[in-house]
Amino acid sequence: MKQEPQTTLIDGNEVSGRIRDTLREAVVRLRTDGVTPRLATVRMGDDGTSKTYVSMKQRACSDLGIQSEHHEVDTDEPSATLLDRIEELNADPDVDGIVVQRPLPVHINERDAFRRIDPEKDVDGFHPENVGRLVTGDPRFKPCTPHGIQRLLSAYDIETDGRDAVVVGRSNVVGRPTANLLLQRAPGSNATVTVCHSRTTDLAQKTRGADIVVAATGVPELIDAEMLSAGAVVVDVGINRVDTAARDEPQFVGDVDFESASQKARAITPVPGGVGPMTIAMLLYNTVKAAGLRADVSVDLP
Ligand SMILES: Nc1nc(=O)c2c([nH]1)NC[C@@H]1CN(c3ccc(C(=O)N[C@@H](CCC(=O)O)C(=O)O)cc3)C=[N+]21
Repeated sequence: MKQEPQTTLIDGNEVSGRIRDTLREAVVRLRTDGVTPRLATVRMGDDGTSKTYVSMKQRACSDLGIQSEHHEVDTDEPSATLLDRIEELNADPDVDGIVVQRPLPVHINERDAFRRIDPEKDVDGFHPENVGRLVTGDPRFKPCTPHGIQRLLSAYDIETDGRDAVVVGRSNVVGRPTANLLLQRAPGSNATVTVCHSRTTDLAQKTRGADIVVAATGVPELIDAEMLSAGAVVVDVGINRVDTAARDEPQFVGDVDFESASQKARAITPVPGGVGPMTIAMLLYNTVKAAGLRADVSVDLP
């Protein structure tokens, strides 16, 4: 098989860069009004990559003129310590957005942690109030990865209205909110959405019927060309670490077999350089939005 010349590589670095440029201007205007957005990140546990993601978020903030602060909670602490820390950040008038980085240690109930965040500072969009608002068509903070996916599609003029979208994966952080977002009665949404998961009887039959496939399963290279119709749009949310003996640095593969899928797709996101950078851009977006809402100052968001 040779690569179809018309296959578009969806460039998340470029699209997220443009969004960040617009946000930078919004931050300048907010600061002129005396409002400086501030993001607080909280991390607990031994997960090595989550440290990397937190520092990427900090760097992205400072690049935009957004203030940030980071809190480490010892892995062995009881959940009360984490919940108290969240309460302190809720009460801190300088903090606009709070991110409790996942994954949390096994003895911590993630649900309890997300529920403790002030919904007006919940820039991940994980609090049940914000989930409920999204599901009922009145979103406050759209979850970052789903929102990023929606922005990528619109940046490449990929029509969603009336199209068949198949979301593979039903997690609370990606699969479900992506399905909800694509289902909204709104521009950039209005898709006919099917959500598939590990118990789906015939996954390939579902994905073959899709105009847009969003892969968010955590199974490396699960989706290949055989599972796609010619001309499908493929969005790969997977970040699966593969340890190769040959290299010191970790390598990442998506939930899509890029090699084969890119020969059949009309457009496809790479890993890295696809959805990942969009997640951070939309976190910045929500932080700027949160600051504007809390200060009751209107902001022009991209
Ligand atoms: N409460 C919470 N909110 C999150 O949003 C959250 C989280 N927990 N836990 C971990 C995941 C993961 N995540 C990523 C963000 C950016 C990239 C990203 O920018 N990736 C680059 C590569 C970055 C690199 O490693 O150099 C890319 O795909 O091109 C990836 C993954 C946010 N997460």
